[in-house]
Amino acid sequence: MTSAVSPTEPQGTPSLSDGLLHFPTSSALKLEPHLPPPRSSPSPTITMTNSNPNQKPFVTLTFATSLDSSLSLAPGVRTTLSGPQSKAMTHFLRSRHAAILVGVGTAVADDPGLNCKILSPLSSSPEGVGNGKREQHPNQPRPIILDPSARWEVSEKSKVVQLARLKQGLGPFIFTAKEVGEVPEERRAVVEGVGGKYVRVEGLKLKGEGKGEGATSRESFAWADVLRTIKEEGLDSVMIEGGGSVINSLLSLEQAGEQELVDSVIVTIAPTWLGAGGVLVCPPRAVGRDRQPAPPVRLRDVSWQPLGEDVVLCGKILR
Ligand SMILES: NC(=O)C1=CN([C@@H]2O[C@H](COP(=O)(O)OP(=O)(O)OC[C@H]3O[C@@H](n4cnc5c(N)ncnc54)[C@H](OP(=O)(O)O)[C@@H]3O)[C@@H](O)[C@H]2O)C=CC1
Ligand SMILES: Nc1nc(O)c(N)c(N[C@@H]2O[C@H](COP(=O)(O)O)[C@@H](O)[C@H]2O)n1
Repeated sequence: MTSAVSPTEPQGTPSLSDGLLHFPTSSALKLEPHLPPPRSSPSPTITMTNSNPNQKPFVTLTFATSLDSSLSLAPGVRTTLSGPQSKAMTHFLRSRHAAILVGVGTAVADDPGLNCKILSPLSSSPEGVGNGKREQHPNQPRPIILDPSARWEVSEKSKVVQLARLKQGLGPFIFTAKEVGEVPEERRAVVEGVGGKYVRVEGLKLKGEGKGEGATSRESFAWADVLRTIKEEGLDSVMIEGGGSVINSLLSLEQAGEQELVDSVIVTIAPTWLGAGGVLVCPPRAVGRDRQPAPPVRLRDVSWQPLGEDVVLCGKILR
């Protein structure tokens, strides 16, 4: 397939020999209106601000999807969708957020690293700037795992722990429910040994699924409570990466309050179909005033950017 990248738009070398990634300044500038303030800058000159800086962090919902709205081939199957350029973009986004959140389903399925592999801006890059040294970006995001019943068996072998030990990432914060009993001591020691911790979130709610026989009851946090907890931990921005259950619940109308939870949406669309059986981004449908099916959510202020063979869609939530 022909690359959609214009020959006049230098894409740089996305993956360098030491595994560090470069994201060209020209591409980064196009994302700027959709990002939280730069973490190192005390007085940012950006066009988008947190709509309520006191109660919640700036929230970016970002993920990679196939043409049939799949995040992965099947639950538990780690699936590469992003090409090299959009992978570099995701790691650039990680450098721009104080935290990165995934559900426990993703932690179990993927054993993700959740660090930022972008080359430090002080290093020399393919664009020819920098000090000649090749170093990892200093702004690492805090990994947050949404794990209400503390079922993630985190250990020294977990990638996020290994990266934190190597000082290539931060120790994870694991958000559990207050109602959960004590977490096994060995797991707590592993997490705290790399600067992470278990954080109790208030407000676990039993959420019925289905009606009548076979109906189940699952425990779930209201997103407003999760975001408040993130803010209370001193984290001003968070990128929510997935997986399906996290994204679908975040986009569901049930979660929408007076204040929109999500400030920015950045989606990588890969030119592939994954087929039936994948983990889908497909939030619950709404019902209109006329009682007819209605879309739960769409985007406004949309922009598109081709990156290699992928396309990156940015926008804001319109309810
Ligand atoms: N392409 C991409 O960009 C990405 C792809 N993925 C893929 O997604 C798949 C995983 O998705 P999925 O299986 O849906 O798992 P998730 O990562 O969405 O985790 C789901 C679990 O997180 C917990 N959770 C979610 N929402 C809440 C809430 N509001 N309150 C409390 N707990 C909550 C629940 O845990 P519990 O069950 O314990 O109650 C739930 O079962 C993997 O295959 C992964 O590869 C993941 C991220 C990005
Ligand atoms: N942006 C993006 N593109 C893909 O193709 C993906 N599969 C994902 N998945 C997300 O990234 C996590 C893995 O990343 P690292 O191990 O930290 O490199 C994975 O768990 C998903 O959250 N994302």
